[in-house]
Amino acid sequence: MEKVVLVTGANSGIGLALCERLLTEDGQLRLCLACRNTQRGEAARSALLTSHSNAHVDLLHLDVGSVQSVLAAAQEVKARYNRIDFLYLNAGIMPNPHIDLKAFFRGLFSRNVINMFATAEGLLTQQDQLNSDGLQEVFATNLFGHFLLIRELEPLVCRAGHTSRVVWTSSSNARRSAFSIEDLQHRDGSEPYSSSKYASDMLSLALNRHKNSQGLFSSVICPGLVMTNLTYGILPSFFWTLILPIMWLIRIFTNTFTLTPHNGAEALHWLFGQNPESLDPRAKYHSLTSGLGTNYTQARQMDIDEEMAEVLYSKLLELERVVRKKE
Ligand SMILES: NC(=O)C1=CN([C@@H]2O[C@H](COP(=O)(O)OP(=O)(O)OC[C@H]3O[C@@H](n4cnc5c(N)ncnc54)[C@H](OP(=O)(O)O)[C@@H]3O)[C@@H](O)[C@H]2O)C=CC1
Ligand SMILES: CC(C)CCC[C@@H](C)[C@H]1CC[C@H]2C3=C(CC[C@]12C)[C@@]1(C)CCC(=O)C[C@@H]1CC3
Repeated sequence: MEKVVLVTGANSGIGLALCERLLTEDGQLRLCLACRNTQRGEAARSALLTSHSNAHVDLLHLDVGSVQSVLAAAQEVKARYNRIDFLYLNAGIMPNPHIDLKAFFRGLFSRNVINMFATAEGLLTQQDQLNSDGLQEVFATNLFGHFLLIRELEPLVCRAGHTSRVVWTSSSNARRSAFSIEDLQHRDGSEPYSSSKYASDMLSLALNRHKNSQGLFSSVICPGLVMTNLTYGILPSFFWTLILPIMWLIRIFTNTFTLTPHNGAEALHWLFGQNPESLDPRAKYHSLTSGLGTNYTQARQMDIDEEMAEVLYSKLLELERVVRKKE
């Protein structure tokens, strides 16, 4: 039976590289590129069809940062497909990033240097804003829109006698200390990205608790540091090109510098071939690249409090009720 796979944020970076890898792996796939920008989505679809001329590639308009768009896209998905095997929740933003250079140079000469390069801990802040639904934009895009999408698609992913998978593109930047259960949307802090990624790690655990019995399995991955539009928003692309030789060098010390979207998609691709029952719901699956350029996936335990994950889940359900009422 052909597998139905939906990927959010599929028109560039890690999402697009994943699509390319999945089509190479399984020519029978029914792939749905869920993109907010139709033109960029079309360009991605054409590129994929150039290298995989017989592939089934559909395009879906979806802005995960908009409640109305998520509801409309979910209706469309339900009309097009009768099940979804893989839901890759990959779209993500990091608006107005700021690097603390002082902290960077301090970190460079500390014992924490490897961890700093792997996680950007203490280096990065962002400026977030409210979206048209009155939600914090980073929370809405990286977490809540995806949560709402899963809820809307439950008839397609929670089916008796059938297993479906949800895979979150999280980050090594996800940190417990950046998240507050009292301030889910991170209205008051300056690390909305880290907070939203930590929330996705917790949500994945809660989803497994609530939905495994209905055949839905959730996993989280970290793609490592990858050169994409997101990282070009942190430092300009010419700067990254200049320091690329240094980055290759750093890769010898931290295998988290995967650098290319293809490498970054390693764990996403690896999960596609795994039996969900064999996976650890408390693990984050990391795409890693060795100094010699070999890609591999490694499971690392997440620092998650199960009780807090449950509270997050109920708070998201409550927020869902509120936004549905407004709609
Ligand atoms: N690059 C890195 O080093 C790392 C990235 N990640 C995560 O990987 C994921 C992919 O990012 P990456 O490939 O790096 O960056 P890109 O910017 O290349 O890709 C992000 C994708 O998300 C889409 N997107 C953003 N906002 C929305 C929205 N509201 N609705 C629908 N789609 C949206 C973008 O579409 P559009 O073209 O319209 O903007 C784009 O296709 C993100 O979740 C990111 O947080 C995690 C760790 C490290
Ligand atoms: C000034 C330079 C010679 C080197 C600067 C390095 C930093 C810009 C990077 C070091 C660790 C990086 C990192 C990310 C962004 C760029 C760094 C801060 C991410 C936060 C990007 C998005 C993620 O999800 C995780 C990444 C962790 C590592």
